[in-house]
Amino acid sequence: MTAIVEPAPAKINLALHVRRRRDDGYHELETLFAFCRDGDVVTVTRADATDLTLTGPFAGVLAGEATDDNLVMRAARGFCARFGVEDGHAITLDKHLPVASGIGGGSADAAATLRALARLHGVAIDHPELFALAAELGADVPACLLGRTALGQGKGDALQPLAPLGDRPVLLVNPGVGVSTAAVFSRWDGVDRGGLGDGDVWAMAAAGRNDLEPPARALAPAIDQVLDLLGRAPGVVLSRMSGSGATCFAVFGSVAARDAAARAAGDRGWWTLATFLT
Ligand SMILES: C[C@](O)(CO)[C@H](O)COP(=O)(O)OP(=O)(O)OC[C@H]1O[C@@H](n2ccc(N)nc2=O)[C@H](O)[C@@H]1O
Ligand SMILES: Nc1ncnc2c1ncn2[C@@H]1O[C@H](COP(=O)(O)OP(=O)(O)OP(=O)(O)O)[C@@H](O)[C@H]1O
Repeated sequence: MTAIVEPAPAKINLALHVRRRRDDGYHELETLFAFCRDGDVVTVTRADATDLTLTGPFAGVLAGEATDDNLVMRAARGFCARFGVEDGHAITLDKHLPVASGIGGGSADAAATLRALARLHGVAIDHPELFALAAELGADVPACLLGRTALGQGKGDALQPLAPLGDRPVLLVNPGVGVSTAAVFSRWDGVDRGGLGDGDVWAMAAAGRNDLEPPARALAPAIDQVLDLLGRAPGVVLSRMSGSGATCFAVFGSVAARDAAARAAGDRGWWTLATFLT
């Protein structure tokens, strides 16, 4: 049987502006999505029954939760129902990204599962129904399905592709605290501080903000220490919290500067991923 191996790269929000709370509890956003070279990996093979095997450094965190609730399984069930494919896939999730950490781990896994199943069953990767299904699985899943730099509006699922970022050194740092996305949004102060400005993606990012930083910092004060370390790191071009936290990122002018900051963060006992923005 052919095994389809699909990368599930980490997502970051270079900027995240919250504009308005909607009646359905979701929030209208303007955000700049970017993707890293590294992340989780999903492998799918046709099989008699559907099952999920968890491997990798963060497998243990998800092993405590019901397999059927895993976003990978939800994506696989949704795909089979939507495209009339008979159930039966052996899926492996190699989990390298911390869970509930603002870098879209679960969303990236769901999107990679959809891409793998689309390849396996001859569904076009840009099929509108695939994007509709992604949006049902989570606000970040369509962006992860697209998997390239994009402007996100609405819930984050109305996407406009932007130019690639060309392998910029980036460091992700997580202080080891999980933060619930719903809890962070519910603590947003309701003040619209305006949308993204003009210019290219770097100009928009530099002039932008993450409006979820204050509520996330209130829930997880360790974020302050991470942002402090990244903000002072030699050679840093832009540093900020991603998504609903607690992971923060820093873009660097050189690999050497990025790696020096990674060592400093590692010395504090924090999780780090030294990678590139694609
Ligand atoms: C913070 C971001 O990661 C930024 O990219 C996303 O907006 C969150 O995306 P996600 O984790 O895929 O979100 P979902 O799983 O759809 O929603 C989780 C919870 O986040 C809140 N949520 C999410 C997206 C959004 N535009 N407004 C919201 O208020 C809702 O309370 C929702 O119940
Ligand atoms: N494959 C998966 N990987 C991670 N979390 C999963 C997965 N499947 C289900 N979950 C559940 O989803 C919750 C949120 O996970 P996720 O890692 O996607 O959040 P996040 O990193 O905050 O993402 P985002 O940036 O989209 O807000 C977890 O607490 C976990 O219970």
